[in-house]
Amino acid sequence: MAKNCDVKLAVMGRAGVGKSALVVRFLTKRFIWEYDPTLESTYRHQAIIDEEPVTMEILDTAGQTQDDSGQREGYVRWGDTFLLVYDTTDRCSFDEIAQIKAQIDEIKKPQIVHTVLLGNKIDLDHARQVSVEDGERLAVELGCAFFECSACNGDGCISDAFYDVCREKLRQRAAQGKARRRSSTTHVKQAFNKMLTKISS
Ligand SMILES: Nc1nc2c(ncn2[C@@H]2O[C@H](COP(=O)(O)OP(=O)(O)OP(=O)(O)O)[C@@H](O)[C@H]2O)c(=O)[nH]1
Repeated sequence: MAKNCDVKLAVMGRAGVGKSALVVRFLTKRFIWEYDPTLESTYRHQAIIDEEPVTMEILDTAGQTQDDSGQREGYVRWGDTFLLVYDTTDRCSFDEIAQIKAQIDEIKKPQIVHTVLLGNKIDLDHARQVSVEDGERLAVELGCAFFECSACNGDGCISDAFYDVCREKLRQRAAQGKARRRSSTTHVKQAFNKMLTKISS
């Protein structure tokens, strides 16, 4: 079996968008109505993604406001993939996403960072403030995948969103592994050619 791959996934977004509810729904398939506002919690989850064993470390971050950018910086340094969550009934939470993504890119550059955009609380359709099209447009701007869901009733693609962001990381590792193998094969070939040249001269 392939070597286990560790992925550190940070779930980011404004306070109250449903980060804890989503993590709990993903891990337990249940919904709990009230949580203490998160300080921060980390979970480990073993998964098989595209036949690869993966250990996901999931950080349920404390909801950030624009004034908490120092705290957010710590989360960004910790994570290597990011789930960017907004509440489809809270326009401000959606408007903050671009700023969070910009901060991630700034801190992680020149690395290419894998993110997924996730709109939560679609069960509250009567209170919707962010349309599906708005979400799709932002995802195109940010260059990431987009999902909508409800942690409350389990509608939408919660597991897909969590796995998708890890899948990208796996692809990147596989590509790096291939590049390393190619470069060591090249070294062996070069050494062999050198030897042949010496013998024949
Ligand atoms: N109707 C509905 N309510 C939700 C959903 N997800 C979360 N909630 C509710 O929204 C509130 C906030 O959810 P949390 O999971 O604590 O949100 P959070 O983003 O972790 O908040 P912080 O820990 O403060 O950052 C709670 O009352 C949840 O019950 C959802 O999909 N639908």
